[in-house]
Order: sequence, then C-alpha cells, then structure tokens
Amino acid sequence: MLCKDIGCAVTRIKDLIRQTLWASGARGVVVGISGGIDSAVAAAVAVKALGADHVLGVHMPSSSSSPLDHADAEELCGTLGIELLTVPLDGVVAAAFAVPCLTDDPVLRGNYTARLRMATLYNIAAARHYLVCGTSNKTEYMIGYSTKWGDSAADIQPLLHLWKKDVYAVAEELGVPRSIIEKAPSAGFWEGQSDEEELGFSYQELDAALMSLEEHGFVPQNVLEEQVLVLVNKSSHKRISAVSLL
Ligand SMILES: Nc1ncnc2c1ncn2[C@@H]1O[C@H](COP(=O)(O)OP(=O)(O)OC[C@H]2O[C@@H]([n+]3cccc(C(=O)O)c3)[C@H](O)[C@@H]2O)[C@@H](O)[C@H]1O
Ligand SMILES: Nc1ncnc2c1ncn2[C@@H]1O[C@H](COP(=O)(O)OP(=O)(O)OP(=O)(O)O)[C@@H](O)[C@H]1O
Ligand SMILES: [Mg+2]
Repeated sequence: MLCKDIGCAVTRIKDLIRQTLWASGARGVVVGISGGIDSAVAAAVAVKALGADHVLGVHMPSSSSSPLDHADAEELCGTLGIELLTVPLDGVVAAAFAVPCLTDDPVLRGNYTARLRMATLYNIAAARHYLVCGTSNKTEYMIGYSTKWGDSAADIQPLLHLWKKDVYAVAEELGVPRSIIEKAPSAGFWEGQSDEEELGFSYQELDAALMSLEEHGFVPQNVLEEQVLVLVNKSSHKRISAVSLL
C-alpha cells in the first residue's frame, strides 16, 4: 500500500474507479460476488466510489460452491444496498465436460468455471453499459494464483496494488461482514478447498516473502523466499497479455 493511512488508500482507489468510469463513458461496474473477502472489498470500494445504484453484484454458484457463500453474498449485497443477480453455472459446465477427452479433474473444472464466470460478467456488463470490476490482489497476482483469463481478467483492478493483509485492512475500514472477514480464503474449486493449504504457505508468509523479494531486487534472503520466487517465476506468463514477438 503506497499510502500511510487506510483513509488515503481508500480515497486513491475511489479516484481510480471514478476516473476510469468517467473516461470510459460506462454507467457502473459489475463485480462477481463469491462470498469471499476480495470480492467483498472490491464491491465495497466501488459503492464508496460510485454509489450503490451503479454497482451490480453477480453470484455464480456451481456444484463445488457452498450455500454459505451464497448466504454471505446476499448479506454483503444487502449491507451495501446493491442489486445481486444469481446465475447458476452447473448446466453449462456439465455440457462442456460431456466431452470424452476431458477427465473430471477439479482444477480443470474449476479453471473452466472461473473462465465461464468471466464470460458471464462481460455479457452482463456489456448489456448494461457497465465495466467489469476485478478483485485480484498483489499477493495472488505475483504468484499467479488465479485462473489465466478467468478471475484475473477485468476492465479495472482496484485492489491489484494491495497485499492480502491490506485487503483485510480495507475490509475492516469499510465494515465488511465478520463472517466474510473470518472465512478461510478459497478458490471454491472443491469442497473445503483452502488457498493456504493448496499453496503450502500462509498469506502472512507470502506477503512477507514477496515484500522482501521486492525490496531486495528479487534476490531471496532465505529458503521461504527461494520457494516463493519459484512461484513468481513460473507464473510470469500470467502477467503478460500473451507470449509474442510484438
Ligand atoms: N510458460 C507458459 N507460457 C505461456 N502460457 C503458459 C505457460 N505455462 C502455462 N501456460 C498456460 O497457462 C495455463 C495454466 O494456467 P491456468 O489455466 O490459470 O491454470 P493453473 O495455473 O494450473 O491453475 C490455476 C491455479 O490458480 C488457483 N486459483 C484459480 C482461480 C481462483 C483462485 C482463488 O484464489 O480464488 C485460485 C487454482 O486453485 C489453481 O491452483 C496452461 O493451461 C497454459 O495454457
Ligand atoms: N461463486 C462465485 N460467484 C461469483 N464470483 C465468483 C465466484 N467464485 C469466484 N468468483 C470471483 O472470482 C474472484 C476470485 O476468487 P477469490 O477466491 O480469489 O476471491 P474471493 O472469493 O473474493 O476472496 P477469498 O477467497 O480470498 O476470500 C472473486 O473475488 C469473485 O469476483
Ligand atoms: Mg474465494
């Protein structure tokens, strides 16, 4: 976070959202609301920037998502006073996976579902003359912990400069419901999935390692940083539009 205090951090984000919307001529933003912390904070800052009437939430349950997430999405949107659409994706996912060469691998299915969510958000956004608001933070961006062209794809990324710990700080500042703040971060690819278990590192460790790597020119200072640097390097293709000669 470039600001010294949280109020200044929120003001910078609000300005980015307002200026981007003004320059685009769009009427509002649409946010995929998962019931998790990143989308809650993205929606909350968008409401601060634009007002509730210009923010639309879309919850997209699938076979691996939990009814608790749906309940949290509803509570969040109720608290923020924004409209929430629910678009179940199971039928489309089932059709796409009824292809003989596809194994029912949860990561394959999860990545496909994440790309379908992206396509659904763009569809709704275009129909309403809205922009798609992303929810990615710097921690997941730096290690490539997202679906390429899926949840990482958006028109505006108001949280991309924030470490995960800063996302929590903004959540506290903006009064995001406790059940969302206290929930373990998850991609929701399978029941009980946890980011920290899948990655093998806590967000606290990742934030600390990434900050130190940045400070030391990406020269690791310890074993943890060596391991995190492997993730950073392996995911560099996700931080460019496409490998090309352009
Ligand atoms: N070197 C390279 N140069 C250019 N392109 C390269 C490449 N290596 C792979 N690729 C391409 O990238 C694809 C693999 O990337 P991708 O499809 O993203 O798939 P992948 O990185 O294998 O999986 C996504 C990971 O992100 C996690 N995730 C996803 C979504 C949300 C969240 C969350 O926190 O909520 C977490 C998920 O749990 C999983 O661990 C390959 O199939 C290939 O098309
Ligand atoms: N079921 C869903 N419905 C709508 N959007 C979703 C759904 N699952 C994921 N997304 C979108 O994909 C984004 C990336 O998911 P991710 O799990 O990283 O964030 P989060 O769920 O908001 O936060 P966290 O899981 O870290 O608490 C979400 O912020 C949201 O915009
Ligand atoms: Mg999540």
